[in-house]
Amino acid sequence: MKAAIIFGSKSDSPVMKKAADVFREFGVSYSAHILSAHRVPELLRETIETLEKDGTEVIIAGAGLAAHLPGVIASMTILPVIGVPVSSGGLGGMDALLSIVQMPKPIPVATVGVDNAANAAYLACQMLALKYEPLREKIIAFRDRMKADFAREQGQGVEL
Ligand SMILES: Nc1c(C(=O)O)ncn1[C@@H]1O[C@H](COP(=O)(O)O)[C@@H](O)[C@H]1O
Repeated sequence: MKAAIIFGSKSDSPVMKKAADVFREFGVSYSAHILSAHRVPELLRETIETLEKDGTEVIIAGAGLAAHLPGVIASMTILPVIGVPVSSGGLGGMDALLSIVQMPKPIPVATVGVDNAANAAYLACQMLALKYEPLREKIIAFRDRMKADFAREQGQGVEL
């Protein structure tokens, strides 16, 4: 059960760390890599080949600004790629969101909300859970706990 987290710059680390936190919570092993499609294209290709050989099953790719990285990774592999638009730069992440979500067919990138690396990891876990029953059970237990917590909180009156 292996995932990879790849992002375009060290400056994306605080956002992408949220994906690592979720993987740790669910016991999914992961590797993390800072790689940019336009700054180190050869190294990116080599790394994707290595990840495939090592049995990586899903890739989370985060980038800001003109976020080519997730789409370029998706072009190099048929592993599912989940893109995280990072809100670096002056456009609040809208630039990265559109760059990632608007991938031309037939090379899709599943896209989560701006800076929502946690959701990318939850989705990656759900993909892995199709194959790994213990992970499936962990996710179901997690959802049950979440529902119970919300029900407790929302069942109470609120002071406004
Ligand atoms: N969008 C890309 C790519 C790429 O798509 O290959 N490489 C870096 N970046 C993004 O540039 C932003 C600024 O990076 P720097 O802080 O290193 O200048 C980061 O959010 C990164 O993801």
